[in-house]
Amino acid sequence: MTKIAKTSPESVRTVACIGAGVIGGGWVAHFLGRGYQVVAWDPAPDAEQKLRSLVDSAWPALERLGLAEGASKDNLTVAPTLAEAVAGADFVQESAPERLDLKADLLAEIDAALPEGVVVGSSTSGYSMSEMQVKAADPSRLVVGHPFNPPYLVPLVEVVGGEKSEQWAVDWASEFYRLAGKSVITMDQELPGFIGNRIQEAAWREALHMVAEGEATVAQIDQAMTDGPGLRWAFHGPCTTFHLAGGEGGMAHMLDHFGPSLKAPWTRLEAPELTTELRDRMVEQTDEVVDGRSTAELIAQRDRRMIAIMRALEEVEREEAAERGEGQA
Ligand SMILES: NC(=O)C1=CN([C@@H]2O[C@H](COP(=O)(O)OP(=O)(O)OC[C@H]3O[C@@H](n4cnc5c(N)ncnc54)[C@H](O)[C@@H]3O)[C@@H](O)[C@H]2O)C=CC1
Ligand SMILES: C[N+](C)(C)CC(=O)CC(=O)[O-]
Repeated sequence: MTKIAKTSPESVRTVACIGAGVIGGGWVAHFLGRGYQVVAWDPAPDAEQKLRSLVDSAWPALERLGLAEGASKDNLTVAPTLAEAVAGADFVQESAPERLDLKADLLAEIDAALPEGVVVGSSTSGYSMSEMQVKAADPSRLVVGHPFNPPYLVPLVEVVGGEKSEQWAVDWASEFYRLAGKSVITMDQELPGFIGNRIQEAAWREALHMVAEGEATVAQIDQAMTDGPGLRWAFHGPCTTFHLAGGEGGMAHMLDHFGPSLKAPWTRLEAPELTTELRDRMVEQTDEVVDGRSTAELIAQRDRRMIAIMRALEEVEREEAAERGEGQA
């Protein structure tokens, strides 16, 4: 039976954050900065003190980004019990430790204490909601809302339901996160690691291969990313970046030119077969992303944005050096 949401995403006033560590605390800071009332709960004895100090340290960044009207650290309440934390919530963000048994029990407990029609988003990094919602009496309102660290700065949230989630809950959560200032990807199907983690875990696996084999150091790997592809990925992503690697021939030329190197020993991962279908799909989807922008236009955009990021990083490094009393950097 399709349930009715207790409130519209636009009318949300109070968000409950369950689990207040690195990610739960980051969510608390984000929601406070966007002007919501936040009620947090975490079973650790020192949780409140740690949470308030995380919010204090995040606040200057939130002020620089621009606080929503009415945003205040005073809008945070730490509840003594889970049931009290969720009783008046219009939305719940679960950020407990990444253990399947714990998540399944906790989501069932949240569901049992929560008013009908209130959606719950889980911060899980990789479990599917189908695995986690098995113990809940009403699994229809449980969805994944996977953030990136820190949630008060990195915009992306990946939203996906499980087998027993209902579409209204997925749509409701997607709209709520969007209104709360996030960049939302609503996924049509469950995928281990979602999209962002699947991509970065591939890079991570290669980094670990190289360190394990003594082929590269951690410093070299980090430098290779921050001074190389990482700069471009901040605005073009890996597909548009490689579209430009094909010059005027774009993605089609790049795949025809460099496709065979997928079989070269550059990676310890199994490379997919570069079938005609895969080639054509890549070209077609890249064309959609490029959306008619010319190579010259994309290059100009790439160069301006890359310089902007480099200047911004330099400015921050100068500020940090000055704060350390090192004068002109
Ligand atoms: N650390 C990261 O970079 C990211 C983590 N995540 C996800 O966020 C979730 C939380 O991870 P972190 O914040 O990194 O872990 P964390 O260890 O920093 O925080 C977990 C918090 O949950 C509390 N907790 C323990 N048992 C609990 C229970 N039964 N109910 C409620 N809270 C409980 C702990 O006291 C702790 O404060 C995980 O699902 C993780 O996969 C998602 C994106 C990034
Ligand atoms: C390390 N991690 C798998 C928990 C990372 C994430 O899930 C997302 C992120 O912040 O990179």
